[in-house]
Amino acid sequence: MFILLVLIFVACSYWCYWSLNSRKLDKATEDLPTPPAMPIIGHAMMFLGDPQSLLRNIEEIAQIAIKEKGAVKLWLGPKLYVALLNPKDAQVVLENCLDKDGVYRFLRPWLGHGLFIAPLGLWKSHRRVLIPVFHNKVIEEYLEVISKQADVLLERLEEQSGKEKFDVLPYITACTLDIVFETSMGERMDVQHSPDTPYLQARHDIISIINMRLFKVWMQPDCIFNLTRYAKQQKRNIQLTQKFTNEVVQKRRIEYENSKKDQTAATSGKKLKAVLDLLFGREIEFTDEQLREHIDSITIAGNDTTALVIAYTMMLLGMHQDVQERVLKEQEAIFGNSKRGATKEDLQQMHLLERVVKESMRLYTVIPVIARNIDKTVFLPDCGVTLPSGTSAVVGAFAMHRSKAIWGSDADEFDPDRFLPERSRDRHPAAFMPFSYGSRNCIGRNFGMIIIKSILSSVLRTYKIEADEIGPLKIEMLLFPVNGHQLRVIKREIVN
Ligand code: HEM
Repeated sequence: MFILLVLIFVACSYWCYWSLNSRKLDKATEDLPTPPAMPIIGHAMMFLGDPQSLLRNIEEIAQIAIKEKGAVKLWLGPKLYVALLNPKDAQVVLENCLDKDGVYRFLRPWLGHGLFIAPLGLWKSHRRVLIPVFHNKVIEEYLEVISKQADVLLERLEEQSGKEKFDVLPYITACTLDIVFETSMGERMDVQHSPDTPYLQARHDIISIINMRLFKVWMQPDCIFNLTRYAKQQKRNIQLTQKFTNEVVQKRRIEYENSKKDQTAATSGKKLKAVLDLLFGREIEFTDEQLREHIDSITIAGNDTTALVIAYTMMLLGMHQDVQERVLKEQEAIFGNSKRGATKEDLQQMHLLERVVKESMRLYTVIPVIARNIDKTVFLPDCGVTLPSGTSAVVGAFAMHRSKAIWGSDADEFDPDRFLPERSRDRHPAAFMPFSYGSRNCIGRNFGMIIIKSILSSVLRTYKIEADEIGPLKIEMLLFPVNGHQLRVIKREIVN
């Protein structure tokens, strides 16, 4: 009886605290519009259901924001989220609040304190050490790896040449996996030839379970999730992937220690230095566990994103033959008939291809929302509201990229030339943020662009692409077309 009374007392105290706090946050943001909500759960129902309805609901929320102040408030149970669509407001949040929102916690058992979800204090010092590793001078060294893997991709696409439409994403994903693994860990995985390894299967299973937790709200509390078979499956798979990365880290550490002892071997060796190799002997002596967490974070954050951008761009070029012809002319001006891989000088000349990729990332923003914990009070100049600490902000990059107020009445059209310097000059710098914005933006953005442009350059010089439409979309952490990236490839004739 006593225990029951204590429990009731604790529950009532929590309830009082929660409703007082909620009222305070509600009052502070009373000027913001909000869709009709249900008692206790608030707007949580809008985020349940299948990935397609989730995207529809997000679009509905964006419409409310566009009609009002460019911002909407939403209650997910006791948590207040403010969705932002104005570049100026997004800029304030992304420059000032660098802590990731709690929604990323499902990645914690896998990525620990790796850069992608690192808590703020740790993130600041680790990011400083990692930045030089992604410097252009370093990543340009990886062009040879990219070009070799692009050649394998071209060979693999041959089996589809001249045939019916097929989903190109698995081909591209295998290629980007090979590139990201070799450049980050120094290990050749050869996924393009042998895609069914236990390691890859484990990675795939973990991503599916995390995705499921995001959309099945009853699976979110750890105390419930841990009772399900998915928790065991996730643990098993995480152990398998971590064992793999741990072994690579240990191997590289031994190599690093040996090279310290034998300086002549270290300086004479011509071996390509992977990201992992460059993380030894820095200002921070990373532990093996920290190295594993960073490398796993980099391979997770860098692979599917890059593959999706390539696949969407191929679709758009397949649907817009006139633009594909222009891009091909640009490629011919750089390479003539040569099928060699792109150098950094070649990449610098691909101005039209770069605009095409940007326009593809605008229309199909593969990370469609960015969520931050508001850990200090911030004033949002466009919607005129002060966000109190304790709330969360969600920047709707996908919706912002399609806003007619920013991009004009043809915002839904594919027009790469909107990224010409003279047409971009008056645009707010935060109006286009496929790589997020501010100091916690994507650390691999230049590397991503190098991979994307090199692969597209190789594919377009070898194959003509045809596609009809991208069709409906869905969100599964990233943005996917419901029906896949269906296109045809036809080998180009070599004209001498
Ligand atoms: C076109 C390809 C890419 C896109 C669209 C992209 C997009 C993004 C975005 C939007 C974020 C911020 C996510 C958030 O705050 O929720 C991010 C972070 C990150 N990305 Fe990328 N990314 C791409 C390629 C890459 C590549 C190639 C790498 C590395 C090989 C990489 C590594 C990372 C890492 C480590 C972070 C966390 C940064 C931090 O918190 O300091 N990304 N990326």
